[in-house]
Amino acid sequence: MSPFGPIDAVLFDLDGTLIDSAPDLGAAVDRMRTDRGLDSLPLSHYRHMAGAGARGMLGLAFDMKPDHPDFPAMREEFFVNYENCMTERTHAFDGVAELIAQLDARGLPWGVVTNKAERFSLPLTRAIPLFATARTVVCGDTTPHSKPHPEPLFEAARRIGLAPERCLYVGDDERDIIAGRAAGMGTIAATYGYLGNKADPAAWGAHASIDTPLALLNWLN
Ligand SMILES: O=C(O)COP(=O)(O)O
Ligand SMILES: [Mg+2]
Repeated sequence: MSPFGPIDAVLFDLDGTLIDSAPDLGAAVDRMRTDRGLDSLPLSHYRHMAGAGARGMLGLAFDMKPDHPDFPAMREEFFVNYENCMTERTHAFDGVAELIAQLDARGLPWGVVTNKAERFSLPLTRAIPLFATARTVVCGDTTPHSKPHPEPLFEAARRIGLAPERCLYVGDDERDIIAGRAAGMGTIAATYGYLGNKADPAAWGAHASIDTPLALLNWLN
């Protein structure tokens, strides 16, 4: 039996759920190392923190915390580097294109709720053809709150014109599941994302988990 009620729309997290943006996030911060004469570090060094944005990337590249006095300037340099490369290596996870095609064929509206700022998420989703049929893209700064607060999820449901209870939220991080549950949505943890075997979706309280994008179809009727 389904752990949630009938679903009329699917909302997705972006990084680590629909797209693998880790190679470009890692390249943007690694460029800052080589610009300073430091060794380049492999993508595997950065990948597991790709969902944590500038804080995660600068922490791994320079062991720098957000309370460091240079953090704001370093973050802006990282942002500019990222803007310049963010569509170079970023791609949808295997199976995402087929999943979206299935949702579109079934007439199920879908959208994106990400913590990534509009400055990056809007151009990125416009550049990738997969997102042409997304009904909405709600970003970390679209509303006054970001996940784990439920407000961006409420905003996405409002834009699609459905009650939150009719929406499913799929994400790869605990904050996604906390936000989805607080919004009253069915929640699915994507374990193929960045946390990998460090993730414990059962402890997060997700209604279910999927280890491939296409496995989501098992939760839709
Ligand atoms: O860039 C971030 O902060 C994370 O983005 P996400 O919410 O799409 O995983
Ligand atoms: Mg994510």
